Amino acid sequence: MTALIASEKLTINRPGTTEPVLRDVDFHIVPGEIVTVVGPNGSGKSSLIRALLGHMPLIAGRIDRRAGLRIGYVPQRVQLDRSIPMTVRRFLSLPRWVGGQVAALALARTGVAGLEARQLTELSGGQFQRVLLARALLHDPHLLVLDEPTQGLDQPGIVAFYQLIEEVRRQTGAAVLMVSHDLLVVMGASDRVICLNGHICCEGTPQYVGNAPEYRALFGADSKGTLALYRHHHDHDHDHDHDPHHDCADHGE
Ligand SMILES: Nc1ncnc2c1ncn2[C@@H]1O[C@H](COP(=O)(O)OP(=O)(O)OP(=O)(O)O)[C@@H](O)[C@H]1O
Repeated sequence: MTALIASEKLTINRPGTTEPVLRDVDFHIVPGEIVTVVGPNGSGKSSLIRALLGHMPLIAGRIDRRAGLRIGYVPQRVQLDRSIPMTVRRFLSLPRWVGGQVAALALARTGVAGLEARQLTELSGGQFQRVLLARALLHDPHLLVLDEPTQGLDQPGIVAFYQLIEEVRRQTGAAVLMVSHDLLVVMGASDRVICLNGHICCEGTPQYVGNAPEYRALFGADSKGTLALYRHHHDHDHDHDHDPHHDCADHGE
């Protein structure tokens, strides 16, 4: 299947330096796929996202986007002064106005129907994340890009959010590219996991990465048991499990 977005030998530097933050990254995501990027702090996850979105200069390599690709993006930090009075409805119409029905449908999709008149300051963290997701869905994206979308949520909130992501994928057919620290939960909800540490350490199905020595060296051996537990309770589509795409020639740093 043709990739929505792909990189080849992508290399980028830390802003303002000649030091590479990512090197030789080959990446792709196809329609309807859920791909999660995991990695320690500072491993270049957000930089990869920003580069794929065209927000960072490339030092080497290339990025190809499918013509006409629509992306819905939820950044890691939303520059928003929550003390400024603003309703959900108005927030959804920034920077581009959207009609009431479109806004209502997006809020319904993300499980926060009817919140239009609420002030942003009145929302819980979980509701705010769902409003951000609704905003990213407004223009019918082929690809949703979510940079640590569950920051600040409690464990049940995190699990519920990832279930919602799978539901949105099912309803809209959008592919989802996520960065996450919630390794164990998100891994169960992903078709493919990419473990990053300045380069791709390993990649493949959640089971494959959970067992990979590169992943376990970065995140500890405990992770496997908890991952198995999660999958036991949330068993779903295993079609991809027999076709792992992986590249573990490199070892984590
Ligand atoms: N605007 C910036 N100016 C200077 N250095 C930056 C900037 N943004 C990122 N970096 C550096 O680039 C490296 C990779 O950062 P990046 O945010 O991509 O990592 P990350 O894996 O997303 O980290 P985290 O898990 O902490 O969010 C880090 O060492 C960071 O300090």
